[in-house]
Amino acid sequence: MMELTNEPVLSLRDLRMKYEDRYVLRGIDLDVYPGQIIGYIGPNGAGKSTTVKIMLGLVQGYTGEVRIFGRDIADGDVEYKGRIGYVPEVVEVYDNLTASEYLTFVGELYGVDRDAADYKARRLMSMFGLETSYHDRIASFSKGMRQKVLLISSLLHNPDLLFFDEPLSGLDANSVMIVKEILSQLSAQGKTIFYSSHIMEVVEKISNRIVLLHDGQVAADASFEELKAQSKEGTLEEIFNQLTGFHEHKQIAEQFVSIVQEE
Ligand SMILES: Nc1ncnc2c1ncn2[C@@H]1O[C@H](COP(=O)(O)OP(=O)(O)OP(=O)(O)O)[C@@H](O)[C@H]1O
Repeated sequence: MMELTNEPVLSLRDLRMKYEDRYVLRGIDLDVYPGQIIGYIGPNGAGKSTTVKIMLGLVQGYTGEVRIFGRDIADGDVEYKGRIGYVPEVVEVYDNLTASEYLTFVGELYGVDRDAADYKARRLMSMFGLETSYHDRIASFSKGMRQKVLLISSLLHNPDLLFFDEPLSGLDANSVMIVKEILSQLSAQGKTIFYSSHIMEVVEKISNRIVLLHDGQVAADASFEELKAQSKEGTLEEIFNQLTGFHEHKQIAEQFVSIVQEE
């Protein structure tokens, strides 16, 4: 278990990023502490994936500072990546591999011994009711089964910092309950979770801190209870719409349907 300290696991200082001439991140400051589950939300194009990709060391050309586990990631030492788990939203899992081959491969990439990775992956698959599919090709898996394989692959090396993009996508109601509980128990163990999703009902329940990105800036950073107290709105979905200045869903839907119905 990770030692609980007051040092941030992750801190961003005046993070800015532009593509061509357009700024997509316009000065982000954020300190994230061990055990926090950050619900990282914002409209399409707000810059969420860009921030996450920068933290994973996948995108260069930013300005400002990114510190993970206390070190500036620009210092060239990629050791920090070994303590990170990542579940991207869309992923080309190696369709031709079996779950067993894929998971032991990923485990080895993260430095887990082959037999240990295989033993752990097999037991984690069985926790999700997938023991009989362990030696089947991923090509034959449903969306939810793939999602479970991805979740397992991100956790094999017992990382301290997790980045999840829509981790519940495709999961049935029972599996959603299990995964939510897993996240909450990981956080209780001091693991830090950065959780991006567009499903506000889930973010509202899972996160103990919500960071709303709008136009490349942090538009809100508080617990759901604090956000609720600050605004007159009841649900996170309503707070989200209020903070992003969006009130036209009815009119847009009406116009959309009327265009659909044009003869
Ligand atoms: N490689 C790139 N080159 C040029 N523009 C890019 C690139 N990647 C992202 N962008 C632009 O940066 C902006 C932010 O994109 P980003 O993917 O970070 O948003 P997001 O908040 O993750 O959106 P979504 O909710 O749709 O996933 C968008 O306007 C996008 O078009």
